[in-house]
Amino acid sequence: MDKLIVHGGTPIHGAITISGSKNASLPILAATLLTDEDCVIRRVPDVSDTNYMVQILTALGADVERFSGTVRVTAADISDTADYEIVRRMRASVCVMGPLLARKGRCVVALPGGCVIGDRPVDLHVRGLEGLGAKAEIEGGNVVLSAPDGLKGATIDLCGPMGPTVLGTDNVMMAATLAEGITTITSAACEPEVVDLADFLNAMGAKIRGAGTPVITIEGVAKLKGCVHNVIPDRIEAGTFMVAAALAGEGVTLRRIRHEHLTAITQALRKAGHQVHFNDVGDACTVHRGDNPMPAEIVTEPYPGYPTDMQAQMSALFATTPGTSMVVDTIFPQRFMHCAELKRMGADIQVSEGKAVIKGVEQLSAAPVMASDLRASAALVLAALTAKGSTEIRRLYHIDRGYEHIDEKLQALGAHVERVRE
Ligand SMILES: CC(=O)N[C@H]1[C@@H](OP(=O)(O)OP(=O)(O)OC[C@H]2O[C@@H](n3ccc(=O)[nH]c3=O)[C@H](O)[C@@H]2O)O[C@H](CO)[C@@H](O)[C@@H]1O
Ligand SMILES: C=C(OP(=O)(O)O)C(=O)O
Repeated sequence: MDKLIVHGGTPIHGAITISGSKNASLPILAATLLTDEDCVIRRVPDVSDTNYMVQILTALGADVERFSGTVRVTAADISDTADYEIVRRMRASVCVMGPLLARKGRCVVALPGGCVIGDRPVDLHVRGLEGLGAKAEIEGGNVVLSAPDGLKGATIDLCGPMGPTVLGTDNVMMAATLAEGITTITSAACEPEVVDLADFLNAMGAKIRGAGTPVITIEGVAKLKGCVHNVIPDRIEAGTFMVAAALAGEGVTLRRIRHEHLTAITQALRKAGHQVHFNDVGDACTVHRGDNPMPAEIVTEPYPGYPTDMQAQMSALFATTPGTSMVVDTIFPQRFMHCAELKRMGADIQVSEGKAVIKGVEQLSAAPVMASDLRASAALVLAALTAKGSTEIRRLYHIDRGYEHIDEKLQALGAHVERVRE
């Protein structure tokens, strides 16, 4: 199992290129199951989650080739069953449900387990697919969906207790592309990854309007075709490096970003006293640590609000920002596992009921720490960049789920970081 050793205290500077989005790639890869023709997807990040999705597609019978960021999928003859062995390692495997149901008229998909960031039910996914006419049963830990006479367009509201659902919107949108008639999704998630999936589906011949707004309309078509698609840049990877620059940066430039996807993160960093400058076309930005960092408050919200996937990283920044900052997670109120590890590095954080109150200390000190989930591990890496001494971050497989070559990118910026294979 790999661990990362971060020798703190070296300023970072220079330029790196942001990879394609993990969270856009996963549903797009699943959507290739909707056609028997060739799909070519470019800028798929080389991270373990996209590798799992490739394994899932292969286990379902698709022919998949992967070469330097490009994945070619031909799902000519596929099975309708994704069992627990295949899906258990990644929650996002739930997004094969919509495509399999639409293509095969039936699917059996193992329910994903719980998750350290909180309870993650799929009731809205199932309710949405039932709204399109599927019958659903839970049998032996699997969701069994069937629609022998095909799916029928309908109006589906996807608002849950915590607001819209991203992968739930993806699942219903994918299934509705091959349903008879018109589907209207209300309370749809507006995340850029949903828009990228809709762009991919439209390139396959789907008729989707309104993606990126709370109301998405899908006119069903009889068949989808193959296409070529470039995945959008990963706004969470970009945000993570923006925070790294605010912590330890003497001018860090991020290339191949989309400035419009980074508004909430940029506002939060500027409020905390750091400088963010975009180039004229908005595909690169440079971040400098401010001379007078200030405490701030962030509240996670569905897009375009501040993303929950950037909450842990900002907590790491606030850990050494003078004054008292506050972080509230309204989407995953239990997503504060990183705080216990940051406290082991000397942070002053009180967590209660979905909220962390963080009193900035002058400097953190290195400690052996344990990554608990993807973004928590990113937060520990960030905290270690300015901590006194060498921090060992264990269970690196969490970070490898979603950050492409993070050690190499940090090294390219001058950080003293080493991956140790045990
Ligand atoms: C692979 C991927 O893209 N993952 C992202 C996606 O996860 P994912 O799509 O799984 O997250 P959701 O948007 O569905 O979750 C939002 C909220 O709705 C609740 N909920 C969700 C589904 C459901 O059927 N019932 C229900 O109650 C969840 O528990 C949570 O409180 O969006 C999350 C919220 O931006 C991000 O943190 C994840 O990184
Ligand atoms: C929580 C995340 O991913 P997943 O939904 O796949 O767990 C994430 O990308 O931060």
